[in-house]
Amino acid sequence: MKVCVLGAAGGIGQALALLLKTQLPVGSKLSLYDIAPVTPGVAVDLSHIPTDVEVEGFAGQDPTAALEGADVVLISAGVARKPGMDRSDLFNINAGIVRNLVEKCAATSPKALIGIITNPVNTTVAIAAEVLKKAGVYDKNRLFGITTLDVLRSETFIAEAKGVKVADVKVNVIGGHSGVTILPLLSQVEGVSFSEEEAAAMTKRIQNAGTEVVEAKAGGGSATLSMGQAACRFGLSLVRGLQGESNVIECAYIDGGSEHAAFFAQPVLLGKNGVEKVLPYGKLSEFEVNARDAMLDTLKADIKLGVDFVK
Ligand SMILES: NC(=O)C1=CN([C@@H]2O[C@H](COP(=O)(O)OP(=O)(O)OC[C@H]3O[C@@H](n4cnc5c(N)ncnc54)[C@H](O)[C@@H]3O)[C@@H](O)[C@H]2O)C=CC1
Ligand SMILES: O=C([O-])CC(=O)C(=O)O
Repeated sequence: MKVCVLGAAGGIGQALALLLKTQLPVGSKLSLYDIAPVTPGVAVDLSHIPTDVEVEGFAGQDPTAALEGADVVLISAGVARKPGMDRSDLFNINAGIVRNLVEKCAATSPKALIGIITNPVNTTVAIAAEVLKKAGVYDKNRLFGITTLDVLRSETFIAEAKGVKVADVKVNVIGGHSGVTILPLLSQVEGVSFSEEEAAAMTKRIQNAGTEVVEAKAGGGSATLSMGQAACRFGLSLVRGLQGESNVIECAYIDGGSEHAAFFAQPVLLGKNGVEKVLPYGKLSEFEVNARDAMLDTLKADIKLGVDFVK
């Protein structure tokens, strides 16, 4: 199994690469690419960790060598937010970066499962889909926006607020990955209950958690370590699915035939071809129905921006 990280010298990329080096199955290959010249050095550094995962690093303008034979490609290349910015403010720079990198994926590793981390995810995933369509290699089951950090945050904050074990908290987060498009389904969490006020406050905290980190880092970037963990969890789930493990389920932002929007985050069963089955997200509370319906104009506009960028 070969996993490739594009943007591997960055804050997320290095954390993710470290976690993958220590957690990928024995015999895997980890391929790191970034425009930053330090990237081969990051690979050498990681290669001294005694695990049976081979690491290679590539720098420069062309990711082709890194992508050869990749089964999974995780993309975190691009710029991150500073205080006062919205994720959509990253569009001008990151749209072109994602387009160019996905063009290379289409040419070199067209069958790879692609996970997009680069923001604004609601839009960059639509860009990736259009690029793959143009190249004639689009398979909706192989493209994912990684929204796992919203799930991790929900698990953490709910456990803290309700005094339960974090390992026992399971929660689906649907919609997209910014502001009001992030919708944790708190009403479905087993063993805990939320009053209407508590649900509204917890939902807001989860929606604003990215900004919480951006402000705390005070100009030094956005979430990198928690995102490294989130992307590792998601990447390992993709690998487990590819290896034929059963019952591998994650929420992800996908082109899954949703009635709500062309791309929508919801639980999916992962398998040998990526998305094996799009799973229903279950019954919503009235608060959640209203929040879901209220997000759709924003989500659809975010998606349209991406489609128009490529067309
Ligand atoms: N999906 C999610 O939940 C989250 C997404 N993000 C997003 O992830 C992205 C990366 O964040 P960080 O790692 O903190 O940023 P960073 O600035 O630390 O790293 C980005 C890396 O991308 C590289 N890069 C830039 N252009 C490139 C290109 N054309 N090809 C290859 N590499 C290129 C840079 O050299 C740098 O090493 C941002 O867009 C951020 O908003 C951040 C947190 C959570
Ligand atoms: O907020 C940001 O800019 C980074 C991000 O997507 C997150 O932390 O969820």
